[in-house]
Amino acid sequence: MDMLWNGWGDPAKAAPLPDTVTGLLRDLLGVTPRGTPAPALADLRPPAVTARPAALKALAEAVGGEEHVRTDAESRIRHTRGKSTPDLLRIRAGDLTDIPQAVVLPAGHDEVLAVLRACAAHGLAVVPFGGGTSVVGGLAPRSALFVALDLRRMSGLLDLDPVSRTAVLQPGLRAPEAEQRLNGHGYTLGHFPQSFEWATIGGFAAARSSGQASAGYGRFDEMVLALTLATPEGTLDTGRAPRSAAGPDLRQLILGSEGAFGVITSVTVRIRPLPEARVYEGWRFGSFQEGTAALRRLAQDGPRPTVLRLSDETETLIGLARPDAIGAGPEQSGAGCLAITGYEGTAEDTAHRRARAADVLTDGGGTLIGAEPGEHWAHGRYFAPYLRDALLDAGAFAETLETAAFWSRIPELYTAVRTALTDTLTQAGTPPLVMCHISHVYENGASLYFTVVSAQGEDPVAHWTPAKHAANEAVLAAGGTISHHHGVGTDHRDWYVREAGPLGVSALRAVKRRLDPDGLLNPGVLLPTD
Ligand SMILES: Cc1cc2nc3c(=O)[nH]c(=O)nc-3n(C[C@H](O)[C@H](O)[C@H](O)COP(=O)(O)OP(=O)(O)OC[C@H]3O[C@@H](n4cnc5c(N)ncnc54)[C@H](O)[C@@H]3O)c2cc1C
Repeated sequence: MDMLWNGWGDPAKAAPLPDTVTGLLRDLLGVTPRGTPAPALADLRPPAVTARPAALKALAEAVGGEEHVRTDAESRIRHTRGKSTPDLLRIRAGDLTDIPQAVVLPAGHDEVLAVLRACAAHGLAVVPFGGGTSVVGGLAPRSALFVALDLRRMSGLLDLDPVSRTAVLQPGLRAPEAEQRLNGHGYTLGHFPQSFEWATIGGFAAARSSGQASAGYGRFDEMVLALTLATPEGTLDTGRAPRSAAGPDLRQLILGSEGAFGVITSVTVRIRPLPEARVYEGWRFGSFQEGTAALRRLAQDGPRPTVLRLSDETETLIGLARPDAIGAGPEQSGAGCLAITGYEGTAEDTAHRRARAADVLTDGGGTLIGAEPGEHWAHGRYFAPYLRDALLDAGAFAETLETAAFWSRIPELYTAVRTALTDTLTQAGTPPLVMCHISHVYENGASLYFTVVSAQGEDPVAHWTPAKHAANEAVLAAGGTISHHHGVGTDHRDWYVREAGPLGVSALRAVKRRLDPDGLLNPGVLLPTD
């Protein structure tokens, strides 16, 4: 099944906005329905393919036949950009400026190498395409002539080593299938980002993804033990042992390289036994400050839950932590700040961690409000992106952004980003609702995840851009990183260049020149073009 071409996810799961939310949007944010209906897929007329027939022939030879090189309008449109809100607004407006020439589907590592050779010979750029869920412009290169390298045919579980507890996965394997196959052997990967239903193993590695159970299972980059990279200059194999002192760790150069250095063709990950027990529950804190301090204590001194997140007052009030209660008001969603804790593991370990964590949270001012909010969160955890489509349909604008910092910087970062978003959108005539939660915790810091909802401007993308830029500036000024888990793409690139510094950027450029001397791979993604 293909994802909705101009929205999120499985078309069968599309959800209308509850009446309470429509009222809230109108009364609180002045949202009014938009007049122009979005075009249908069949009405869109993509620009003609200008790649030479010889180039398409060479690509077909590289991947074992013409059927694996698609140039039809629908395939090309479905591979245009990713799934950020500006991406959705552009495609809904019929803007096909970032459309690929063709969609190429290799079946293995050697075919990827052959595609790279064919593209080099014919002057075509290459965009590796996993689930297409990038929210940072990672699939929209600075090139008029490129092909989308869709990795869906490379979707196998190649090996499972129960002694070492490792699995070798192909890059095009989507997260649900990866889980299903590992579960069949009694294991889990434990990677559950909100984009779980569609994103792929290669995309997780390329963009250094982080899942909602990162407190227990770690980030995706912490799960990766070995990687194979196909580059225009040949193959790079990394990861001979779980840890090594043999020079710098080349795996770290590939993780987060966002397709700019090569195509990840296999990923060895650590796996964990399927948990016997899963318990999720809700806690209430009087304020975000109080809850943040309690989460920090747990993150630093333990015991660490598997899931640990805290919504601020606005997000708690609106009920975003519990999608089934959105807009239901304080009686349903409650006042103060809602925290969700989750524990997965053996029955004994889960009970032990839960009891000790409860002492820490109670001591930090928290009140246990039972299993219900936790179970609701777990049940609705992949629902919010569907709601975004309904919000856009209703004439609202809804987008998310995220960052991370050391604990001592979190209060300043929180205020700075909220203020930047609120001030910019208010001055533009669309006062927003800005909500935030702590989404990932570490011993030394945490990630803040913001959701912004406002009325759409006349040109919604142009209207949003100054607010996004102001938030990026606020992140850097307050000591945050430009991305904790969404990555750099093209949207964060100019801020990433400042974060990495001139020497850092020129070192990365030297790596790119060595692996991709003609600059074929994702030009303008991660690093500026020369
Ligand atoms: C609604 C929604 C919720 C999200 N929630 C989360 C979340 O909770 N946590 C999180 O971390 N992210 C989240 N994301 C962002 C996104 O899902 C992640 O960045 C994910 O890792 C992308 O995987 P993908 O397979 O879709 O990659 P794509 O979007 O296809 O590609 C992402 C980037 O990696 C490159 N790439 C893809 N595959 C390869 C490969 N095999 N080799 C080299 N380069 C490659 C692409 O060229 C692109 O630059 C969310 C996105 C959406 C739309």
